[in-house]
Amino acid sequence: MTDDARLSDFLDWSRQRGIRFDGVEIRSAGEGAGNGVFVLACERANKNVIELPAAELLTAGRVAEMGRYRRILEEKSFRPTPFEMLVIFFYLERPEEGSEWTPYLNMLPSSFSTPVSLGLSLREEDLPLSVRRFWLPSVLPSPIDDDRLLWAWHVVNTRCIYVQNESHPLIDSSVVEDTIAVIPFVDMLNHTSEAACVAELDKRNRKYVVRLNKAVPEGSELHVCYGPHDNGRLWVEYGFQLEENPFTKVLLPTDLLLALAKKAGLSIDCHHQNAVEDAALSSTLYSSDEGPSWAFRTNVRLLHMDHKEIGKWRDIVYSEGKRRRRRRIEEEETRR
Ligand SMILES: C[S@@+](CC[C@H](N)C(=O)[O-])C[C@H]1O[C@@H](n2cnc3c(N)ncnc32)[C@H](O)[C@@H]1O
Repeated sequence: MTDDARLSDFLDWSRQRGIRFDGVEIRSAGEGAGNGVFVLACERANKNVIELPAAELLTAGRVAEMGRYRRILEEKSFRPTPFEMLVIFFYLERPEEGSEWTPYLNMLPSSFSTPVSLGLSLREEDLPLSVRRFWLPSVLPSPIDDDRLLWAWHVVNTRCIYVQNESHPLIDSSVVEDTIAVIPFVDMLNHTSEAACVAELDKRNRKYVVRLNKAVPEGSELHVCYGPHDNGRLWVEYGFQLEENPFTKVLLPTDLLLALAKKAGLSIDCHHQNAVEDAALSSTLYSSDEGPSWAFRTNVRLLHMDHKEIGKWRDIVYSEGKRRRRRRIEEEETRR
């Protein structure tokens, strides 16, 4: 099957499911980026470029309602997390077995470029007892196809989007709420930090909508922002990096911050250390124009304070002065 035939099948399948894509096309986004979504003409801000019924979102609850998956969960008495349910779906759903999702499955990348896809093989018996129940293969028919499982994990991890879903009795949302969905067509959008599109659930109209938040020129690629991710996270989770990434940041743990401050000539003692630790603000340096984060600047300000100023800060921020005064009054009253 040629790429054109795959795409044409997918577009027909999308239309049949009520997915509307107005004035956009899917095509190669260039070396290493797979496919992307492009506008055909110059478009104005606020236009909805992709719309689909909320019922078309692939959520864990929806999978759990499908006969085959409901049976697996009931037979194995397994309550997967939302993420696990979606991984099981992509592991088991196969074009060669006539899946009704075939046109969509055929559009998914066959491989990934994350570090983990370079080779990982786990045996259940090598895992600590406490984590074995989280090891998906125990509910999957054996023999387990490790490569397929890793592929399914990547599909979910690289394509799921944050959406607040209703809980489902067969899904375990006790630790992590069900807040993910894989959304066909919307998941063809690539990432950039300053995206022209926002994607959101329109609860009132029971639709999921991708809307332009600014005008875009003819032929340009549309992106969404997957989150304020630095290049490390983009690489590990999605297998790519951005040349210019305003979210590139360096986190300075408290120990390092104190060591650097001493090196810079500040005299630091336990009062400073306690003040910074109690404030619990993470010091972050961004590579963008934003400069040091507010939290970092506050920590540095604390390290510059003398003891009296630190005392005042604690009085104001933690109301320690009020508490001290109240204790004094109480003590005086008991003495009387
Ligand atoms: C949600 S999918 C987007 C559609 C995908 N390109 C495809 O062909 O199906 C996310 C994946 O797209 C690729 N991707 C997204 N944004 C990218 C970017 N700015 N540069 C390179 N690859 C990108 C990465 O492989 C990522 O794991």
